[in-house]
Formats: sequence, structure tokens, C-alpha cells
Amino acid sequence: MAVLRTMKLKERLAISLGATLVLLTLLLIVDVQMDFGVANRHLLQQHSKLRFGSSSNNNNNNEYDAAASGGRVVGGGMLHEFKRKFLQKSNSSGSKEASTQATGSQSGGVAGGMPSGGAADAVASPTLSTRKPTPHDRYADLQKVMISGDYTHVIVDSSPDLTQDNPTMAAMLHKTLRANASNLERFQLRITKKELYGEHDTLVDAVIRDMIKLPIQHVAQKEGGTQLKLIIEYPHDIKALMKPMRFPRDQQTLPNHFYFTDYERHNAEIAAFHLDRILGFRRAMPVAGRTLNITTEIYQLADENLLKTFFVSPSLNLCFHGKCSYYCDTSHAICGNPDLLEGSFAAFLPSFESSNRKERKLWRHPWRRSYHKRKKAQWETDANYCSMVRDIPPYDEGRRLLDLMDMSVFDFLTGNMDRHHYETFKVYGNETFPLHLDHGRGFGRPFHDELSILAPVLQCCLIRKSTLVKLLEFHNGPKPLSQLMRESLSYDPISPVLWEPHLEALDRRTGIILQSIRDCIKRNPPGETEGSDADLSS
Ligand SMILES: Nc1ncnc2c1ncn2[C@@H]1O[C@H](COP(=O)(O)OP(=O)(O)OP(=O)(O)O)[C@@H](O)[C@H]1O
Ligand SMILES: [Mn+2]
Repeated sequence: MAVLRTMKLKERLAISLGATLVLLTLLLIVDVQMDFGVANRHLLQQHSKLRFGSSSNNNNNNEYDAAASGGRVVGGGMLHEFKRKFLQKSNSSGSKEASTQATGSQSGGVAGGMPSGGAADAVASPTLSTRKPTPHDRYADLQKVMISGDYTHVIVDSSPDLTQDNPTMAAMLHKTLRANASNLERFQLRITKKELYGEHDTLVDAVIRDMIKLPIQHVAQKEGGTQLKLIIEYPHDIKALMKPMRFPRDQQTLPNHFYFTDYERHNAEIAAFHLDRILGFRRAMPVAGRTLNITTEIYQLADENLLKTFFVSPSLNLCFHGKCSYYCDTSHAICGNPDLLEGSFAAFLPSFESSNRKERKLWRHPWRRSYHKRKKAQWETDANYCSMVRDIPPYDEGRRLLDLMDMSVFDFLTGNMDRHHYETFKVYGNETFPLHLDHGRGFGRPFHDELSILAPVLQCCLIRKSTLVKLLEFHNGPKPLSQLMRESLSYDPISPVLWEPHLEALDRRTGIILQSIRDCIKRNPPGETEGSDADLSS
């Protein structure tokens, strides 16, 4: 201070000017850095086209990061993780959305060998390249356990024997094939008790080709369900169930949407059919994508009720909204772009019965969610839920419980949380497969793995051997599931059907299921388990 006081006014002014300049320079540097940060984040978001809720997306990315980098689940594995997140929470715990938010390396962890790279990786972990690569875990222990046959209470060998007691729909309903029957009718009559179509059935392609190529003759809205669906009629009585496109492929489930208010995605329906076929289930009807002219192929062919909901938007595009309980109003209309509209077309299920007898039986899914924003379902709070289900028909014998395990694997892979009911063909009684219907809410969150969808498998500690064999094949090669899907989907007219991060998610989730089965094997040594005497042989 003394030195300062002895300075002249000029000198003091010069020093303070200098100091101000240094400060300003510093501020400028900090500002430029911040600008870069924002710009980078902006770029990243643009790259992944994350349009909503960047903060939750960041969370999800971390989660993806942990799983992709081979983070191991510690202390009790997947079931522990599941219990910690669901069973130990009370009903008053607020948000109903069952979420497996990232908690460090515990999130959805998979032991080793997860494929990395690609767009999602770039978003999730720009530093991944500096990490030590983890060796590929081939799950040799699971393969050994399968061969040993010591764990038949967990891994059940009951792939349906297609050569025995497997009548076709034609045989059951005493129908003979008309000479001029359409491909769809042939397909429907060839449905059997154990699957919708055979592994090498060429009719699948023929049915798909018809839905893509044949001229459309009539369009009406399908009653029932919560969201807009159209019944498309072609010549020769061929029909398809159409779900129109609402969003681009890279639009993710809105962060504040529950599974039951999520929009349906047409491309999820297409991808789910391909996945079901690749998994070898063959319980989903063929679905294909097609681009329509909204004026000539919908408006001009629409039935009276649908016609009433058409209008011209301010940008002069033709739009319609239909009538339904969710998103059927002017602000959620489906519009041509400018005149084109993409949709998914599912081959129609058979309706051979002449009277109004229902063809299919509707079952409440035992692991149904509450469909309420503040309530939990019983399975979410009761750790012994599965042992109760095992005692109730039709889950107490035969194939049904194993089919639900397959469905859980299937839904976990796609991220579909909307499995409230399922249907079976009435003519076949209980010893038949559950149809895989309604997958419009899958493929919504590629950076999030929803462990609660695996609850049936985790709580019952049960999986069909043929399904486990498939999963191991996807994991160990020659081709990962993402590649098989990419190839299969490339034949669809609206390819690319899936945004790349969804394909990568399939490989990551395959690993998570395998890890869950490993955990479950450890928890259930032979001779100590409940349900080991259950009759699951079919
Ligand atoms: N390929 C098909 N052919 C004929 N009918 C079908 C087909 N797929 C589904 N359905 C019937 O239409 C109903 C509604 O279909 P879907 O479940 O896909 O629509 P949704 O609007 O998502 O229904 P929800 O809101 O009840 O989940 C199904 O329950 C089923 O009975
Ligand atoms: Mn639905």
C-alpha cells in the first residue's frame, strides 16, 4: 500500500489499466472455452439427434457407457440390482417409471466383451479408446452347465417338437384350401399349434410382398386399442393392420412419458417381427414397411368415419387424426410429407369363424404393469411372486411359463414395457404359443436397458434352453444379433428400419440376459431350488 501511495496518479492509472486488460483477456479465454463446451455438446446432441431432455439423455449415456465398457455387476448380480430398484421401494416412492438409472459401474453391467464403437459410443464415451480392452467372455460356464444337465430346473429343454401333435389351423377348422386362395389365406391355414409359420416357409416372403406391392382398395380405422390403427384392404380379401409413422427413427421416448402414454412407433413393429423370427420364436405375424400416397392411397379410399377426420394443415399438407383415446386430435394429426406417408403393415390374423365367436383368447399377463402413474404392481413388491404364478393354471404345467420367459427376453431386447395382455388361438386350448402382438412401444430408448422387463426371468430363474442357445450364439458369433437384424431389415422397403443405437443396444442387452442367467445359476444350485419339480416338459 505504501508503494502505491508514493506512486503518481499516472502510474496508478497505468497499472490498473494493465490489470483490467489481463482480467479481460482471462475472461475472454474462459468464455471461449465455455463456448466450445456448449458447441461440442450441441454437436453431440445433433449427432445423436437427441431432441428432448438432454439431462436425462446424459444419464442414459453414462449408463450405456458403463455397460459397453464391460462394467461388472457386483454383489448379487442382476436380481439384486432388480430387487434393489423395485422390490425394496414402497408404493409411495413417487414416479412409477421403473427405471434402471445409472449408478456407476453397477448399471446394467455385463461381464466383458461387449461390442463397442459406432455412433452411440461416440456419444456415450468419447474417452473409450483410452480404456484397456476387456477380453470376450464367452459364457463357457453356461455352455458347460447346459451340457451337464445339472440345472434343468433353470435351463429347461422344451423346444416345441414340431413333428408331434402339431395340427394346422386348416385341420382344426376342417378347412380345405381353395384353388384361388391368396397367399395370406394359405399362410393363415398353415398356422400350427406350435408356431405361426415354419422356419423355411416361403409364404412369409409372399405375404410380405403382397402387403408391399398390391394396390390398396379400402382403408378404415380399427376399433379398439388406444392408438390410431388402420385396416388396409387389398384385392382377394387380403388385409393388413397399418400403424402410421409419427416420428423419425431417431426420436426417443419422451423423458416424461410413461410406457402407457408413449407413442407407437411403426418401425418398432417391423423390427419386432424380424427379431421374433431371428430368435426362432415365430410367434409374430409378418410386418413390412410401405410408403403410401396419403391422397390417393388413404384419403380417396377411406371409409366415412375416417374421412371426417381429414383436414389440410397450414402448410397445405393433407392430414388426419382418426378417433381413439390417445393422440387422435388435431394437434397429434398424421400428415403427408408432402404427400407421402410411411407405415407398418402387419399381415392380418385369421378370422375363419363364421359366427361372432372370438377366435383368440385374451390373457392378462401375470407381470403386467400397473398402468397407473403412482401405483406398483404386485410383482414389483413381492419377491416370491413367481412361486405364486407357478401354482396357477396355465402356468403350473406345460409350455406357457416358458413362453412368458421367452416373451420377457424378447421384450427386454426391444425395450417394450407395454405387455399388459397376450392372446392365444382358442382352437388349440392351453398347449399353444402366445402370439407376439403389439410392439409399437418397443425401440424407444436405445441408451437405457430396462431391467424390470426381465422380471419374469429374474424372479423365476428360468429360461428355455433353445432360447439360451440362441442368445449364446448371438453373443459368441459368428454374427452378433445387431448384424443379423441389420441384414434382415435391409430387405424392407423403408430400410434402414432402426436407428443404429437400437441395433447396438440389442448386443448389449443380449449380454445382460446372459449375465442374469449366470447369476441365477449361482443362486440356484441343484437340489436346493423351489420349482425343481415343476412339470415343464412339453
Ligand atoms: N395383425 C393383426 N391382425 C388382426 N388383428 C390384430 C393384429 N394385430 C393386432 N390385432 C388386434 O388388434 C388389437 C389392437 O392392436 P395393438 O395391440 O397392436 O394396438 P394398440 O393400439 O397398441 O392396442 P393397446 O392400446 O390395447 O395396446 C390387438 O389386441 C389384436 O387383438
Ligand atoms: Mn399397444
